[in-house]
Amino acid sequence: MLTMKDIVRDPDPRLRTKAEEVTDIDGETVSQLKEMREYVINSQDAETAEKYGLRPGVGLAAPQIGLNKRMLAIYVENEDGEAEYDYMLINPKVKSHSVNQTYLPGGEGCLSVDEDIEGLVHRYQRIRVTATTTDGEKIEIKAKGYLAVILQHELDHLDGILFYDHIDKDFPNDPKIGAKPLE
Ligand SMILES: O=C(O)C[C@@H](Cc1ccccc1)[C@H](O)SCc1ccccc1
Ligand code: NI
Repeated sequence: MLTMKDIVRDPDPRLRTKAEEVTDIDGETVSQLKEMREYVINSQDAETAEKYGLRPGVGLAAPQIGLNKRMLAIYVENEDGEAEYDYMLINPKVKSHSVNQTYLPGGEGCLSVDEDIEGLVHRYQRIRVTATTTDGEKIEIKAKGYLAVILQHELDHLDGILFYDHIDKDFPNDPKIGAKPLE
């Protein structure tokens, strides 16, 4: 299973690299992506997270475990403990997005960034993403709200972008005009 020792930390240059498209969805790629999903699920289980010292995450992108592949995993449960968002995406691509922006009022964090960095990270309110699944199926996701934020955070990792790159250096806590907080 993946643990924190497998998570690449800023300023490792692998986090600043544009990841390569996956050209062959072979067994190794599928098992790597399943391991990434398993990390995210384990990290949200209090007992497992404590036992193995896992920082909680709702998503993980391949460059964060040192893999130069355009793939990511997202897992979020609802209050009943059932999967609300459960995705393993290969070669995801943003096809369109809203003009309007949103942000998490408390800012963002990242498993690959050990320090807490204050400031608002503005994201698009809605995005439309296409991707390939582990069984080679092409899917389209129309995301809004929290899923849209998580997706954009993970998609940024595939392009070597970290959340704090988006924070305004002069006015880090000022919402942009027209941006809506994600409650
Ligand atoms: O490092 C990662 O990519 C996982 C990120 C994902 C993320 C951060 C901010 C906003 C959206 C997604 C974090 O580890 S997630 C941290 C976290 C854990 C539990 C609940 C919410 C956020
Ligand atoms: Ni991150």
